[in-house]
Amino acid sequence: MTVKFFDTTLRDGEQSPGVNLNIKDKLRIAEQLAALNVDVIEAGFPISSEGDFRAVNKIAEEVSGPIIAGLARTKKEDIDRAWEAIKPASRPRIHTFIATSQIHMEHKLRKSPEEVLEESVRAVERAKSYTDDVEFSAEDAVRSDRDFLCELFEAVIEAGATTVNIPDTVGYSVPHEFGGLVAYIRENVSNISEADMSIHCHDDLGLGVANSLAAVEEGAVQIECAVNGIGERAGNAALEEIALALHTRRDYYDKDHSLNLQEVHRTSRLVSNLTGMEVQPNKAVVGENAFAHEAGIHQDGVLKERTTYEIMDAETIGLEENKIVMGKHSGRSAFRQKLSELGYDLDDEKLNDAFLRFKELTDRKKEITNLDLEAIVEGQLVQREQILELKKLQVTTGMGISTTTVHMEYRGEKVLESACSEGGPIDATYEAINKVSGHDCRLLLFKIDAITGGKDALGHVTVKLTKSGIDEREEDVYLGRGVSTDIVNASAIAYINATNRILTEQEREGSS
Ligand SMILES: CC(=O)SCCNC(=O)CCNC(=O)[C@H](O)C(C)(C)COP(=O)(O)OP(=O)(O)OC[C@H]1O[C@@H](n2cnc3c(N)ncnc32)[C@H](O)[C@@H]1OP(=O)(O)O
Ligand SMILES: CC(C)C(=O)C(=O)O
Repeated sequence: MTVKFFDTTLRDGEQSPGVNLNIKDKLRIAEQLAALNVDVIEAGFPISSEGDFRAVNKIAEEVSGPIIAGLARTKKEDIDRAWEAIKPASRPRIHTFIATSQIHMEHKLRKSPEEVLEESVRAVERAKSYTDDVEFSAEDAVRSDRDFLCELFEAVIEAGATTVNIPDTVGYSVPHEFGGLVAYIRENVSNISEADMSIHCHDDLGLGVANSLAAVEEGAVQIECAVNGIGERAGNAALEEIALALHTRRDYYDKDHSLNLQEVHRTSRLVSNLTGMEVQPNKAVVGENAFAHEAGIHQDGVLKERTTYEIMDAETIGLEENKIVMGKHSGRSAFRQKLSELGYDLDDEKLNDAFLRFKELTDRKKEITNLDLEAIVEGQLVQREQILELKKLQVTTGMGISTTTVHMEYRGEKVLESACSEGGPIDATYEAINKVSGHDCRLLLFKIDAITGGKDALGHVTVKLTKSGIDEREEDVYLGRGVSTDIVNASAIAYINATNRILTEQEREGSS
């Protein structure tokens, strides 16, 4: 059996507090969802605003592949508006809903169950006059009277609904119970075989994915979910978690789906970037740490055989590889492997020596980068006491002259210095730092690289300095590195790092 993925990132996902997508962003996400090959894109709630209407309409015009759905209350004007928005789609769906629990009918809708049933049937009939593809949702189904729910589903299927959706609107259910509800509906709605059974689970108790999977086991064929699990309150069941559970545990679920899993990671990143909702590092499947190993025993296992500690392959979701993070829990196996990737093949004695220095550094630094590892091997790691610290940097630059003012701390004291230079803003910055440190350092090397792509690329600056007035010998060269999205900042940090090494050494010499 095949399960269908109904993605509601652009509708319920956009209901996340603080999220507001413009038409361009919605279109980009819809195109990416099409690349992911979801079965249905719920593009929005067209009656809710002119902007949402236009976004749904644009998606219906431009995105091909998936069914394009628009949400509507059971009100006539909602259904008409939804149809206006989605009608350019090659496969348009109207998704109409009304609440069926006593608590919602009585307090929110102020309608009797009979009125709700009548209104549901009327809405489905109206939607059906526009399109063959009509979905009906019984909002708050989990807290609804089961027999009323069955009666209502039977009536809307009779009226032409092709999908009936069972939402856990408030994320109240637990897996065994929710699976039981799906089974109950399957067994007690006489015409259920004429419609797809769908589910829509919220994550208030962190059970959205578990409930969705329990429903699949009981015959739900459509899963409503959102990328990164975003949505109203605690969000919706996360698309990528359900997808990877079905893929990884195919032996258990035995279900097919049409998703292109290679697009999972890209889709997650895009949704996170455009909604501004960060993905927590330990989030299943798409979190930064989902394929990262820091513990030495795990790293050793993974390097010998990946499946010792990985149940999924990073490549499945479109990542290049898993990640070995060098930190205080790492062991020699991973250390050796990392150095070898960086081009260092050390004998056992040197490796042990470097490993000790690496462990020493991990007590001071959470994550050890490749640059740190290089510095360890090159024997250039010095105790990095921050004698000089940059607090603020202000640069004015124009044709022919640049001026820099640095606000720094020198041994805990606030210092402010300025310098001008005809050699550009970096030269002026270095002059100002020299004034603070009292060292007229000589710049032997200045190298700048972009270490990430795009507008927010990080500039990575490497400098080598020597104290003025001495010959340049290997042991008198001090390395400094700096990373920032601002290249003058990165240049200043690198220079200050190298200067700190000079000052630290000077102090050691003075005290010995
Ligand atoms: C569980 C869900 O996620 S459902 C989707 C929730 N999403 C949203 O609400 C986002 C978009 N919503 C909106 O932009 C607005 O709420 C609108 C445009 C839909 C309605 O705005 P307003 O007309 O100002 O109504 P308001 O939001 O204050 O109240 C909702 C009204 O719809 C009624 N209503 C709620 N659900 C339904 C329904 N499914 N069918 C019919 N009527 C409904 C309520 O009873 C209430 O009616 P009342 O004003 O007569 O008391
Ligand atoms: C409209 C329905 C499906 C919904 O979002 C919910 O009940 O949570």
